[in-house]
Amino acid sequence: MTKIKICGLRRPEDIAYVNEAKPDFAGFIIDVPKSRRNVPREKVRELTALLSPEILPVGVFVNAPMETILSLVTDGTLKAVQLHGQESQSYLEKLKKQVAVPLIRAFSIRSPEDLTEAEKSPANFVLLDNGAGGTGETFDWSLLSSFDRPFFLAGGLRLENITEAVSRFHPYALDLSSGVETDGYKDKEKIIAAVAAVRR
Ligand SMILES: O=C(O)c1ccccc1N[C@@H]1O[C@H](COP(=O)(O)O)[C@@H](O)[C@H]1O
Repeated sequence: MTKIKICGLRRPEDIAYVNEAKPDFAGFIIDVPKSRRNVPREKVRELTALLSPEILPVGVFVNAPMETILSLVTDGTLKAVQLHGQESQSYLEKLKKQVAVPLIRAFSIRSPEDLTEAEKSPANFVLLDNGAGGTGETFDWSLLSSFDRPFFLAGGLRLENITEAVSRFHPYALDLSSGVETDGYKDKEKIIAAVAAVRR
């Protein structure tokens, strides 16, 4: 069954919403000041401490110093890491040797060549997105027809299109952020409805 990640949590209320909805993964945008969903690394521990143990906390990083990631993985704060910047393959391979948690590498999908790159990635999972992250926009899903490895589908997912996404592509997981917000804040009802729709 396709899993679901709710990303961009930054307030204790957001944690209460996911604890009720029970997605498989909860995502935190860590030390990305240009994102309105940014959570400073010191605050991530406070938020993940409130998270139900069956929900996996995922740290989302953009070109972060490796030490930041290592400190949050080795103390058990994060159970998976998403790289959403221009991290090189050697950065990813070095990180993979040092952590025992799954690494998710984000790819911006604009052309068939981008998917060829994603297929070759040494990451445990690839995440296919529209652009820099958190844009609320889908990419051209028709490009996915021959993609052949388990993937997180991201970018512009919302209640209106998640059923189609699951039935057409059977992704490993869906990743939602903007689509479960209202006026820039996570929306409890939308989160609960999205999780229920993926599990239906
Ligand atoms: O959400 C952000 O602000 C963000 C910032 C920097 C890197 C990644 C970010 N979010 C990722 O974007 C997709 C979902 O976006 P949306 O549903 O289209 O809003 C997801 O992978 C988030 O982890």
